This record gives sequence, structure tokens and C-alpha cells, in this order.
Amino acid sequence: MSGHAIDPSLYRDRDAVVIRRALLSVSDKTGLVELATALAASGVEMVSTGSTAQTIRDAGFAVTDVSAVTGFPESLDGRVKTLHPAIHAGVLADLRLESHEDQLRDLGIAAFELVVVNLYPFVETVASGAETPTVIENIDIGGPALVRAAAKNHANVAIAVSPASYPQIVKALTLGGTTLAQRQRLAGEAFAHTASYDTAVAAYFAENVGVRAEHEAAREPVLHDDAADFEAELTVTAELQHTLRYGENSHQRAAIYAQPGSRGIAQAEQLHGKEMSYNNYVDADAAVRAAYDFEDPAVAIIKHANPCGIAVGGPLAPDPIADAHARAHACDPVSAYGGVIAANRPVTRAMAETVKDIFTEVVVAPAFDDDALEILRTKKNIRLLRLPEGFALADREVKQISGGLLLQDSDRFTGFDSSRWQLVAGEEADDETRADLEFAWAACRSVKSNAILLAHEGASVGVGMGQVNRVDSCHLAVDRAGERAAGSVAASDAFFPFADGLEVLLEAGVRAVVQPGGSIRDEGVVAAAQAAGVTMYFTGERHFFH
Ligand SMILES: NC(=O)c1ncn([C@@H]2O[C@H](COP(=O)(O)O)[C@@H](O)[C@H]2O)c1NC=O
Repeated sequence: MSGHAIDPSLYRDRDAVVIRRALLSVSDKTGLVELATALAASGVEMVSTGSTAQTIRDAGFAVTDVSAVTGFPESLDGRVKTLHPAIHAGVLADLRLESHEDQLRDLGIAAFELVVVNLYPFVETVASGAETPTVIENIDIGGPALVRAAAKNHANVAIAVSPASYPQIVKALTLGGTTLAQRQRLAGEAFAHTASYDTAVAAYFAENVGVRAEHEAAREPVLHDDAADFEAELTVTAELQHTLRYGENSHQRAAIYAQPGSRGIAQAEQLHGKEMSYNNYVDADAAVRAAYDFEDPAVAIIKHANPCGIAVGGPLAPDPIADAHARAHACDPVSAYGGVIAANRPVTRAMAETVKDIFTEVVVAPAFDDDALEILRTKKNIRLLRLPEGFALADREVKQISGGLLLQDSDRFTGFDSSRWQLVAGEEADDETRADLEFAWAACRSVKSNAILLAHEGASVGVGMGQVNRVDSCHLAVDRAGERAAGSVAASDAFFPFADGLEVLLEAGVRAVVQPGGSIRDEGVVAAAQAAGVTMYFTGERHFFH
């Protein structure tokens, strides 16, 4: 492989660059007139495309059309405007080199010292639900080419990709030019911007075109062994929202980034309270993940990414979401202190009345009734987050490991369809028990492995989480449930490797159990349930969560 080699001794020194000629081509016209005013006042020649030129002209300033420079009309519905040597040579000429200066002169092309470009609104177009042809038309080609050209040539050209950079350009006009350090910084921003833009385009193709899109449409799981299902190169783009006070601990720096076009916790609106912390975001994410596993009104209360209570509202309760909260809280009121609460329905006045008396870090919900908001706003320390319209859990999950990333489909919950479960011990569950088993199975998905969850009447009553063996999780669940263990049902996120864990549950009086099955010692486990006269179902599906 051979690259281009340049003898650095040929470079002439260039730090401050006086702006004499600027190229402007922007979709977002924010701040354009103010910038043009300053450029005109400094005698800068402005060259511009279609509606950008029109805006500048309408404001009363002289502007040269790109087509006058190229001698070629803007054509093909704007697909070809600035893509021309008369423009690109002016942007790319490295005037530190005498040879480039000579060539420009021979070609009769003038150099630019400033390029101001922002791109077609691709992400916004996708988010608007536009049809594919419109989305494709909003892939900017000439813009990124200009941005990258100017950024490459930062030794000579300043590139502004956002109105946020205009004030420093205006300032440079009065200070005798842009500095090299400034142009280098702008160039870095510019390359990050085009990279993130192309990542959004690539993500659109991955999601809407090809194998994955076909699987999505058919609601089929993507085959696990087919490399064609995964992009050859994975790029993740996210925009800095703001820095956080600190990370998981106070000595760790942290920031939150949002993925363009997503509708998740990162896009939630904070309606009240102190700034969200790093741990608040982690727990709020776990909380909505848990609450949104249910179609019925549901509440999850999370601490350290684990539920200390999950419940659905009773079907006859006058205020189902308040009922769900009260029953989720009752699971483990001690641990719920300082918890993060997620509701999958608007928070009502009745729920707010209860929450206000419990020390709570965050409440996250799709909405808050006005009177609920009024009540909760009296609590200085509580943070209230409203989920964005169309809130959706991510389809895929990325986990960082040293030196790489792990990518998987999200664990979409499918367990409500208990008709596929296999009865392996005891009698077929009656409707009430079956409903409790379905609830327990769904709820235990949100508990870190090894997970054991005891439930009664649509509410968790004891949760054993995050233990390195299943017996300890069983003990924990039973201890937390206390007297409530007797007559409850249990769910286990993965099979019981031995009967010992199950025996802990049986001794505590659990009356029915749901678990994936699949251990080589299933026989012994089933026999223990059988001997105790306890109903046991195999789901054939595991829900590890780490
Ligand atoms: N085709 C080209 O040569 C071209 N040159 C610049 N653009 C984009 O056109 C937009 C501005 O166009 P207008 O000034 O007509 O509104 C900018 O977003 C710029 O990134 C182009 N459009 C897209 O590919």
C-alpha cells in the first residue's frame, strides 16, 4: 500500500488565516443572517447554494451563486451543486505549498478560507416517518464532501458545521483571522459530525433494508449463527447531552450521550428535581425495562438495577397504577427506600399521594396527571421523568468488554403465552395460579441472575437476585417473603441444577413453580416437586440477565 507523501520542508508557515472568501451551504438557516452580516461587514466574498444564497440576498447582502463559480447549473434536484472542481479545488488547495498556489492561479480558481455547511436533516426525516424515497433524498452527499475537504485542509480553511460555531468565526473576523488551533478543533468536530451522520445512514439501512429488516417484519428471531445478520462494521453514534456530576462513584467523570432518532430514557424529559445522576439513569432504565414487560398497568421499584418490588394493578382496583405501586412497595419496603420507580401508565393523584411519603430518587412514567405533578413537585429531592412519546425499548443491546463490544438482540419477553409451557409435576394450575405464574415468570426477567421471584396475586412478595448459586437466591427470596412465601408461586430465570434450591422453596410452602427446565438432573428436580404435590411448569426458555 502506498499513501501520499509530502516533504514537510516545503510547507510555508500558516497560523492565522484571514477570511477573504467563504462558502456557505446550510440546511439549517439558524444564525445564518447574523453570520452573513458579520462576513459582509468584514468585506468577505460569500459564495452560496440555492436557498442559502436566497436567504443571504433577502437579508440585503451580495452573494455569488455557486453556479456562477462552476459554470454549471445546480441540477438533479440538488444532487449536484457544489460537487465541482472549481469549488473543491478552492477548498482543498494547500496554500502552504507554493505549487498549489501556482496551480490555483493557472486554473483561475480562488481559494476559500471559510466553509460553512450543515447537512440535510437525515435523522429528522427518518424520525418524521417519511417514506423511503424521501429518506434517501435526504442523504447529503455534496455537504459531507465539502465538510471533509475543508476539515482535511484545516491548515488553510476553517470549517463550521453547526450554528454553535458561528460566534467564534465572527470573533475571528475581528481578531485578524482564525488560528491553527481553532481550525484543528473545528476540523475534529467536522469529522466527528460526518462520521455520526454516516452512522445514522448505515443504521437506517441495517434496520430498514436487508436480512435484519426482513426478520423484524416477520417478528422472527434473527438466526444466531448467521454472520450475514450482523453488520461487518458496527458504528455507534451518540450526541453529548451534557456532563454528569460524576459517574458510578464520585471520582469517576461521566456524561450522557443520546442516540439520534431514539426514544428512550436518554430522550426523557425531566419535569422536576435535581439533576439526574449516572446511577439514576442506570436504575431508571432498568425500571422501565421491568415495568414495560407488562401490558397491564405495572410498577417496578429498582435499587442498584434490581427490583425490590414489581406488581401489576388489580383488575378491580379503582386506580390500577396506584394499586400496582402500593403492592410493589409492599414487597420490600425497607429496600424501596431511595428507589427508582417506573410506571407503565400515567402517574395518578392516588399514586403520587403514596409516593410523596416515601423517600424516592426518581419516578419515571409516560405521563403525570396534573394533580399528581403538583403533589410530587412539593418534594424537592424527587426527580420526575416523562418518557418521550412513542417510548420503545431498544431492539438490540451493546455491552462493552475490554477491546470490543458484545451485541445481542434484546430479550424480548414472550412468556405470557403459557399455553406453550409444559406441565411436568402436580396438577394443572387453576386460572388464578396460572395468572400468578405468568406474572412471576415475566417479573423474574428483570431480576439479575441467579433470579428467584416469589409472587402472589400479581405482585412480587420475595426476590432473590444476583447470587452466584441458585440455592442462595432461593433462601434470599424466601427470607424476604417471610410468611408470604407460604401459598406463593415461584419463578426461576434458569433451570434448577439440583433439587436443593427447589427444596428451600417447597419447605417455605411455595405451591407452584415455573422454570425453563433443561438440566441433566431435571428428573430429580421434578420428582421433588411431585413428592411435595407442587405444580411445576417448564417454559423451555431461559431469561438470564447480567
Ligand atoms: N449536491 C451538492 O453538491 C451539495 N452541495 C451542498 N449540499 C447541501 O445542500 C444544502 C444547502 O442547500 P440550499 O442552500 O439549496 O438549501 C446543505 O445542507 C448542503 O450540505 C449538497 N447537496 C447534497 O448532496
